[in-house]
Amino acid sequence: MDLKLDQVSHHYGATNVLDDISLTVKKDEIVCLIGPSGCGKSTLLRFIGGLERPSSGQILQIGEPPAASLNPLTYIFQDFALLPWRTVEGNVSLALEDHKLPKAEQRAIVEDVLRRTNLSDFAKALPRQLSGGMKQRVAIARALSVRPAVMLMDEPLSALDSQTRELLMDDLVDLWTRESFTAVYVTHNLAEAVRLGHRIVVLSRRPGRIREIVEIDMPLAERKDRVHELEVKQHHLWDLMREEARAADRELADV
Ligand SMILES: Nc1ncnc2c1ncn2[C@@H]1O[C@H](COP(=O)(O)OP(=O)(O)OP(=O)(O)O)[C@@H](O)[C@H]1O
Repeated sequence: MDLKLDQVSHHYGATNVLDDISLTVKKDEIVCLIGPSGCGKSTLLRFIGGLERPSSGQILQIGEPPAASLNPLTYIFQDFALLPWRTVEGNVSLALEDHKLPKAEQRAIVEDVLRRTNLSDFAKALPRQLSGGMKQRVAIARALSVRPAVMLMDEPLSALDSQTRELLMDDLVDLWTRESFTAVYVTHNLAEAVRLGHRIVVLSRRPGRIREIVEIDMPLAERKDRVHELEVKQHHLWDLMREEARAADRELADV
């Protein structure tokens, strides 16, 4: 399933937040959204997920979600959102409980996503026993369990320290390489965007408009070993964003 954003604009009261966003997210592609604070990245993700509606424009789902998809659009947040009293497998199966699947099928799905996220040995652990990185792996497993058409990832690694973030990026690349998925991935972190994004959409300061879409034509699995080539892309992104980020920073400081 592809997503097509067609001239999406939005205002909250007198504040224009997004202006004329048109964009296609193709199946099996990771599209990163970057831009200065407050430019509307999370708002756009909420529109894509159907949590809110834009003031104008539309978001179309083109084609069918994967066979047996239980939830075509699934979020992953930075704060993991795990239930502390449920084990790892209990947190993952939570996403399936509304769907009235036969018990054996539910168990098979949980086992499969725990294996894909390297969590099988931690199935019985409670969230408080896990590091931040492991908690986010659980959230990723839970999102995968509903076989989403598109994962909506809102700064999923930003609560993690830099080494853990590196490990999780490797995991996401492995996951995608073994079985590709489609994602819209909001991040402030340009290194993350160039490691994970097939295309990177650079938004301007509020109201967010598309300034440029940077394509990275390098297989995800090769990127870890080709950091120098990626640095050129990263510098280009920062050149696009620097002045806007500075202006956004000053604007927030004035509030
Ligand atoms: N429900 C709301 N009501 C009013 N204003 C809102 C609402 N949600 C967001 N905003 C405003 O819309 C603008 C865009 O917010 P949003 O959180 O989408 O930006 P962002 O790019 O994700 O920011 P950040 O990078 O800091 O997370 C901000 O000025 C924010 O204050």
